[in-house]
This record gives sequence, structure tokens and C-alpha cells, in this order.
Amino acid sequence: MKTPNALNQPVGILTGIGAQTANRLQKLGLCTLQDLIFHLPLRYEDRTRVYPICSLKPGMSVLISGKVEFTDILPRGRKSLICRISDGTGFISLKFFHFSASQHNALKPGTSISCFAEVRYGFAGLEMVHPEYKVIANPDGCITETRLTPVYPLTEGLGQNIIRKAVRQALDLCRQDPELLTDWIPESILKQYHYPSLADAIQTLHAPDESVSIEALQNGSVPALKRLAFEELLTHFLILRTTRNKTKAWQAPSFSVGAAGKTATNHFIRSLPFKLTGAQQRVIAEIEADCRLQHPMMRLVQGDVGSGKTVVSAYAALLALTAGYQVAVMAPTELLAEQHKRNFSIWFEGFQTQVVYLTGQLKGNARKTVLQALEDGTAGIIIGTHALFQDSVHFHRLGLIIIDEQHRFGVHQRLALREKGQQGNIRPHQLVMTATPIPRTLAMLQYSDLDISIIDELPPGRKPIVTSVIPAERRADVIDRINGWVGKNRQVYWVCTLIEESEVLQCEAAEKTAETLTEALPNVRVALIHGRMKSAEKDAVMQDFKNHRIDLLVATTVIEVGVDVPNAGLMIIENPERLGLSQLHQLRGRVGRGGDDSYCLLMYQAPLSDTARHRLGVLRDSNDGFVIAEKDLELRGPGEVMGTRQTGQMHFKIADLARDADLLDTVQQIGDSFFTHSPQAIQPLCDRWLGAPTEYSEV
Ligand SMILES: Nc1ncnc2c1ncn2[C@@H]1O[C@H](COP(=O)(O)OP(=O)(O)OP(=O)(O)O)[C@@H](O)[C@H]1O
Repeated sequence: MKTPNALNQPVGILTGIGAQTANRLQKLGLCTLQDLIFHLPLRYEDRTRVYPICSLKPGMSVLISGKVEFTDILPRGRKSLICRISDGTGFISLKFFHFSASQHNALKPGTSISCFAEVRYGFAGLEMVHPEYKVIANPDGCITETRLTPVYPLTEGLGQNIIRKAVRQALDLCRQDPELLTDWIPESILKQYHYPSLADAIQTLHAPDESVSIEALQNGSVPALKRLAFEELLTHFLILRTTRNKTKAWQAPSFSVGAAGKTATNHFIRSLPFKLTGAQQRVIAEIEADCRLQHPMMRLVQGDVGSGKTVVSAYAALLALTAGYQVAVMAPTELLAEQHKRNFSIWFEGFQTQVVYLTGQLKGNARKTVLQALEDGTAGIIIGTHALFQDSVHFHRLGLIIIDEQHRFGVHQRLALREKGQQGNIRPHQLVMTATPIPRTLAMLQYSDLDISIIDELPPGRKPIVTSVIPAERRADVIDRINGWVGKNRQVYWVCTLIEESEVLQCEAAEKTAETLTEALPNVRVALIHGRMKSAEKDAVMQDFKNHRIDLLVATTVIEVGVDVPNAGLMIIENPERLGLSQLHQLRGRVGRGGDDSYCLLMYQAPLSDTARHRLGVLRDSNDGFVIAEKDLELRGPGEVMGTRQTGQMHFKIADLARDADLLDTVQQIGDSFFTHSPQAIQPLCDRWLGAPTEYSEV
């Protein structure tokens, strides 16, 4: 069986794995011996010692041994076999809901048994329900294990013993031939970080010896686990960096601004109703420098809410247009796409180009016209949602792709998009805009294929949003406050976040709230916007709100990203305790967009847990998206920071970004040096962690 690729052999070659078991293993993604080796235990059971019954507490999973004192069948309700055992220090009941006559016989008084199960509180004190048990010669004859017992993730029809046996065989193979598990992490690094070798790490995690505590294994602090998480994160970093490096070898149109272009960009800047901030100018210069080169720009612009990213992206679009290329602007929601369409149409009014709009909703002739204008080049800018991905969309000369709110699209879509608009060897530039500040360490991993620009300055005159945390019992006061606010000619958002998981229920809740608010506020013009409305309806409502024909807009979280109405200065968010901090910060960023005072009321449903109170306090005390994102990472983990609804997020086999965030700095440092010192390791690492061949390796 020994070949250099022995670990790539199918699991079916192992003793005890027939076709049916192999199929079941496949359901868990376990096709080869290598898959088995990297299929780590979910948790561990301690059968290495026998616990005295007097030391047991509910929740412990332990091994005990003792003598049966009595056995009985309880006839009440569902029949159950109850058996009380004692070890001289105390007693505990064993409960079986399904049992056979022979089982009843075997557990007769005086019999010595050992059993393993979780301890819980029952009707008559501590009990074990359906424990694993063995009849033994005497209470001292209980055989303990020498190592902690691994418990693996399973699927239907697959028992722990089968998988344990299969893993053991694969491990034996590795022990016999240590070269099978090539360690791609250089020894100097293992030494520096006190990491075990790959083979040792794998052995420790499947079969921990007595030097490893069950606690360290469960909380992930054991060096063996850290080492594997490190290798996995490093691989993701390397693959994205490889993609970036490859991009640098591709060709892209150069948008060098000639004399005519300079006139156009000057005209664009002069016609804006404001002066660009220093940060905007700096980022624009970075984009301009990228686009002058002849390989594709891959740049991420991160900026806090309201920092003015849209105009920066419009400037980039102008560079493409003046060089004779088309621009695609992709937004995550129709609402945002519509808003961009309005802004771009205004900004590019005098520029002799057509700005068109494409979403999934656009059908029939209207759609045909848009597609035609794109194909023949009459349309210079197309704005839309995912619909821009479709095969039916053909560009005349696509030179730049702008993606707004990147995290909603995910890494895979980002890579796929790079193929779009490819003409021969020439590929378009890509500019990615995100308003979700991501802690530096996470950004480095998630976006290591991109160069990053940060707009770290708000337009002048912005005042911090005053945020208060108040209980829902003060609803009447809040409604009063709306009256006063509207009396001052300002506008208000009321955001219903009640049922995040269900869009239908969320919309219903918003409808109800709109009804009650309309009744309670007869002099206020109330309107409703939610995700299930038709695009034209939403557009009309947003236009009315923007033009101040509506005073109070009741909304679901659909307004979370991008919506820009500077006169709206008061926002009420219902049930803020249900959302992540970064999402709340995004929502709150809909106010405070002009120079006037603005307020956000976080109206929670009491009682509030300590953590929830702490989280809302963070939001009350800070207006800085980067600070909030760091806290969110600390308190809720990276999924929340980057948005739970994101698609195509990085999935890890072993690493956990919250638990292993401390590794990320090292991953970046070492990752960068890998390209010079260990380039031969990159492909095998990708094969190991991402499966071979990877989609990345072909990019
Ligand atoms: N330099 C500036 N001076 C004054 N106002 C500006 C400036 N830049 C942009 N604005 C205005 O600030 C508001 C916010 O800009 P924009 O919508 O581009 O922000 P954003 O960064 O995309 O925010 P969000 O991520 O919250 O959507 C807009 O009304 C825009 O016209």
C-alpha cells in the first residue's frame, strides 16, 4: 500500500469499510485517507479514570463503577427500567426507556457494572440515561482507557467505532511512513512558535496522550490544534496572495489621463456641490496610479459610513470613460443600485454617456434595450445587482468593475467576476467598496488578494450621532419626540428589526408598526419600505422620502446599506439587541449625513442580558466603525463583523476566526516570506486544505 500518494487512496481500502460505509463516509466529505486524517474529533470523552459517585455533578460525562442495589420496571407512563447502583461513596440511578428482558436479567442486584454517560438531575436525584455499560467481575475490575476517547462528527448509519477504527488505520499508516504527511511549515517556524510537527499534531488530536488536558483540547488552546489552524489560515492567505500576484501579470487597459481627460476630471470635481476631503483625494490618487498601469487594479476602498465612497468610485468611472471604456457598478441590493443610478446620472449628466440600470426585475423590451446599449457601447455605465453576472450581458469594452459592499458577494464571486469582460488577454480593473470596517487582521485574510485604501476622514461639519439606549416601555415618549422633530422640518427613520430570520415576518411587523404610527401621528406623513415591495414601489417611496414628501419612513433592515437622505436626522431602531454591532452601526449611519444634529434611539425589549447591555453601550459610546468592528469581533466573532448574510464566505475545516484571531498577524508575516523562501509549498498546501485541483490554481 506504500506509495508516495498513499493518503490519496480511497477509504474503501481500509479493513472494515465496505461500499455502504464508504458511501456514508463520503457524505461527511471523507473520500480518501487524507480526508480521514484531517477529520478531527468534535470533542473528547474522559474514560481514563473512574469517578467516585459522590463527586458527580450534572453535566459531567464520566466513567463510574459500582454494584446494582436494585432494579425495577416502572409501570407509570412509558415503561422504563430503573436500576440503582452504589460504589460505597454514593448512589446514582440508571434509566433505560428501551430495554430487553435479557438486559433486565443481566442487571440484577449484586451485579458489578461500569458505565459511561452524562450525569443529569432526575426525579430521584442524579441519574444516567441509557448509559453505555459493561458487566464486570467486581467494582474494582473496571477497565479504563489509557487515552481520552475522541468523538467524531457523524452521519446517519455511521457509528463512532467505525470511524475511530478507520482513523486508527490511517494513522498507523502515517506512523509507519512519516513521509506521507509532508510538513510544509519550515522547522525554524515550528521552533519559533513552539508548534509540533504536522504528524505529531495529527496524532495528538486523534489520540491525545496524558500530557494533554481535556480542557485544552476543548477550548482550542492545545498547540497541536493551533498549529493546524495556523497552517489552514496560512494556506488561505497564500492562495489569495497568489491570485493577487497573478493579477499583476495580467494585462489591463491603461487609463492614463491625457489633456482631454484632465479637462473632464477637472470639470467633474468643479461641478460637485462640495470639496473632496483629504482622504478622498488621497484614495483617488491611489486609484489613478493603479489605473495608469497596464495590469488590472484590484483595490478595496474601506470607509466608515458616510465617508463619501460613492463619489470616489464615480471618479474612477470617469477615468475609464475618458479612456473609452465602459464601467459596471454592482450593488448588493436594488435599493442601493437605484440610488447609485440616480447619483451617477446626475454626476455624468454633461458627459455624453448613457447611464443604464439592470436588475433581475427588468424584463421584456426595456431589458433588451439596455443589453443592446451595452453591447454596442452607447451605454458607458451600467449599474445593477447580481443581474450583471448573467450570461446574456455582453459588454462592448468593459474597462472597470466597481463592486459595492463587497462582503455580500464573497471571495468566489469576486474571482468569477474577474473573468467577466475579459477580451483576449486584457481584463478589466476592479474597485471594491465596503462600508463595513473590518478589523485589520480579518481584512488581511479576507482581502489578501486586494490592495487596500482607507477613507479615514468624514466630510467636514459632520457632528457625531447622539445615541441613546432606551427600553421599549418608553415608546410613547419616543412617538412624542417624532412629532417635535417633524415639526422642525426634519425627517425620521423607524427601523423594525424584529424578526431577522424571516423576511416575510419582518415585513409584516413593519406593516403593523407603520399602521400604528400612522394612527398615533396624524400630522406626520408616514410611509413604509420593505424588501418584498416591487422595485418600482421602493424606488418611488425612496424618491418621496428624499424629496421630503414623507416625514417618517418605517423600514426593515433593507435600508441598512448606502441609503443617503441627509435631512433625516433621527432614527429609532427597534430590538437592536438582535443585531450585530456592525450592522447596527451601518443602520445608524443613515443619519448624521448632513451638518445638523442627529440622534439614534436604540429601543430594546427588556430584560437585556449583560452582554447585550455591554454591546449596545459600545455603540452608544463610539461613532467609529473601526472601533466598533474590533469590539464586535471580541464580543460576537467574525461572522457578525462581516455580516451574517454574506455568501461565499471563507469556510475553514479547522480554523475558527474568533478563536484563532491571535494567529492572523503571524500568518501574514510568514505568508509574505513564503513566496521567497518556500514557493514549492504553496500548491501542496492548497491541495491539502482546499482540495486539488483548486479553482484558485487555475486563475
Ligand atoms: N467631501 C464631501 N463633503 C461633503 N459632503 C460629501 C463629501 N463627499 C461625499 N459627501 C456627501 O456625503 C454623503 C455620504 O456620501 P456617500 O453616500 O458616498 O457615503 P458612503 O461612504 O457611500 O456612505 P455609506 O457607506 O454610508 O453609504 C452624500 O450625501 C455625499 O453627497
